[in-house]
Order: sequence, then structure tokens, then C-alpha cells
Amino acid sequence: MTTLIINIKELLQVENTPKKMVAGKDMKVLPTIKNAFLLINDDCIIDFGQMKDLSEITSDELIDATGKIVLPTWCDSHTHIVYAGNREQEFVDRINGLTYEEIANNGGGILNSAKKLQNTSEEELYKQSAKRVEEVMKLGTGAVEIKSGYGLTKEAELKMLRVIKKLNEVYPITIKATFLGAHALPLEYKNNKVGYLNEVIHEILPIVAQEHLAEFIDIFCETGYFSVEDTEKLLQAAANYGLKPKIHVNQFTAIGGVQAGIKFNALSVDHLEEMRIEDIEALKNSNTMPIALPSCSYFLSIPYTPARKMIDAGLPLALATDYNPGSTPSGNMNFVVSTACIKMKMTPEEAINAATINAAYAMGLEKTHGSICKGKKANFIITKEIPSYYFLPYSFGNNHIEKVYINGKLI
Ligand SMILES: N=CN[C@@H](CCC(=O)O)C(=O)O
Ligand SMILES: [Zn+2]
Repeated sequence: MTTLIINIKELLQVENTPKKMVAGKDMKVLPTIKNAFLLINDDCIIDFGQMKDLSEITSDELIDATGKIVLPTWCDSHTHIVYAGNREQEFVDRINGLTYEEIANNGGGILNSAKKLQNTSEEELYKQSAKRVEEVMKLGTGAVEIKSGYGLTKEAELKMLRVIKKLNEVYPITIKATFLGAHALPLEYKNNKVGYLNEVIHEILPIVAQEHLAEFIDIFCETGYFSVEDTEKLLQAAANYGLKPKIHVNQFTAIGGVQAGIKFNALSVDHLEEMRIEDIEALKNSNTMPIALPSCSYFLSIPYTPARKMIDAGLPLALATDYNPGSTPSGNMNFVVSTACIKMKMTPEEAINAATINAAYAMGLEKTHGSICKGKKANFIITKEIPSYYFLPYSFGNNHIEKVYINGKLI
């Protein structure tokens, strides 16, 4: 089945030769075609170009996109979409003066979500999570990474990963799974971090690998959670099973997590609200993609990742939502792109690159996602009539999306 979109006001992020990602000054460049067409066949992009070069208008379906912009769907390379219940009480507690750290120390935070998830059946967890997957697809996300990490027992971690697997089988959106058993210390291991890490490494990780439940490994490398030494121990064990790191580092304190990630050839290092010069230096000449999570900074009122310093130093940057019940109860990549422009001083071109091609790279999907390129997945957003693509981040909080196609299917 072919679909032809004609009279596109501007087609964004077009590529003739697919690139891996963009870094530094190149992030300011967003290749586009004005007055364009896009042709897809089933789940694949087969042609695009200027309207004047379109030889004949024959297709099973024809869409006139006069006044509208077409761009690749967003890639969300860091989420915790599979969770049970919510934590709106903690939100109110923070408004009333408690800090995120105080809430966690009182048994709230990640442990609160873990308790809820352990007491939720796999079917119910699937149901709650599927609703969020449907929601983010409508918001224009065509590929997403989802972590475990709210289980914190063998049974519950595997339950989360099976739910992620089922979501990937049921929905057209591409889903990549990450094993985050080392997200927090469960209460039973309060004074026995070594014991819990051994449980993760020797009891859960082998099953995750054997059952192919995750492609990536993650750990919360942070003061009060897991140290750099813990991180290296886990990443070494995961490497033996072929799991690639995508890790939580530098959210509240910079303790060397960036360097640990690079040492183990991490695909990405994520959060980075606290960045030292040596962290930026370490990322240069690495294959590791830094990921910023501006909605988390917004929600927790913590610093934003210093995108300007990083990009001006020649680094690439990806943007993701961090959708989770504690620090970011939002999976809206449109808001992420706006916030990156408004609060992190990224240009619209940089933000769109960071949320498409660089984000695809940060999940190992750059060959199939993240741009309008022949042979890539037919994943794209058709906007409502808008004056220019600047309008997307500028007119923040408003919905500019008219249609979303994922794997060639209208969502
Ligand atoms: N920082 C660690 N993990 C999550 C939030 C966890 C929670 O509060 O539930 C994050 O990425 O922000
Ligand atoms: Zn996270």
C-alpha cells in the first residue's frame, strides 16, 4: 500500500546518505526541502523530493499537506514508561517543602513505586503502561526506550521486562528494553548494597540475558545510590552478556559516572544536570551520546543540562523525556523540544536534531529511524497548518500535530 503526501510546506530532517548522528556546529544544520512530497510503501519511505520533481501522482492514498510541515517522528531514548500507579502525593509534598531526597529517604521515591509495582499483576501493569505508550505515539513518538527498575526483586524486574517485550510486540512503535535492576536499594538490602548488587549480577542479569529481555544495562550512579565502583562492576558483568550501557549519571552530583560509562563504551550517558569540565572533555572523541532530560529539570526544579557548553565544545547531544512517576510524569517530546530551546538555549535546529537523529543513535536505531531517508521506517508527523518549524518550540504547550504515522500506520 502506497501513500503519497504532496504540497508539504517544508519537509524536515531529510537525508540522502544516512548519517550516524550530528555533533557540535553541525547540530545547527537541519536539512529541509520546501514545497515537497513524500512517498511511502507499507512501512518504508521510498521517495521524497521537491514537488516539481514529482513525475506522476499515483498512489493508493493521497494526502494534501498544503501549509503543513512534515518531520520524522520523535525518538525518545530514555523512559520508565512501565510503572504502577502514580506519585502525585509526593508532588504535593514537594510543593509543601520536602525535597526529592527527603521523600526518598522517608521510603518514598523509587521504593514507593517498587512497592506498588510488586503488588500489581502483570496484566494490570501491561494495561496501565499500554495507555502511556498509546499516549506518546499520539504525541509523535515513533521509537522509545523503556527501562525496568521499579521491580527491585527478581520476580518484579522480570515482570517489567516481559511487559516491555509485549508492548513491543503489540504496538507499531519500536521499543528498546533496558535492565535497570540497580535503580535503588530495596529495603531488605538497606545495609547490604554488596548483597543486592550480587543479586542483580548473579541472579537476575543471567536470566535477562538468556531470555533476551533487554539489550541495554543501566544503573543509577549517584551519591546515596550506586558508586562508580558499583557501576564498573555491573557494567563489566553486563558486558560479558553483551548488554550495552545506557546509564543514569550526574543528576545531582558529578562523581565520575560519565568516565565509567565511556570506559565501558556506553551508548549513552543520561541526565548530566551537573557537568564538570572534565566530564565534557571525557566525552570528546568517545562514541557515547550525552542525553539531556529537560522535563525532569523542569519538574524537580534542578539545573538544566548545560547544552550550550557541551555543543559549543563540539559534543553531540540527544533529548529524551525520562517519563516516570517520580521526577517526570510526562512523555511529551514536543514539550522537551520547546523546553530545550527556551531553557537550554538550543536553537530549533539543534533541538530537532537532538530529538530525532541523535536520539535514534542513542538507542541504536540510527539506521532505521530519526530522519526522512529512503529505506528508513515510514515514521513521520504531519503538523497542522503552522507558519514555520520555529513555531513548534515557540508555541509551547500547544498541540501542533495533525497526524502521526508509525511504521506506515496512521495512529
Ligand atoms: N534518577 C533516577 N531515576 C528516575 C526517577 C526515579 C523516580 O523518582 O521514580 C529518573 O531518571 O529521574
Ligand atoms: Zn531516568
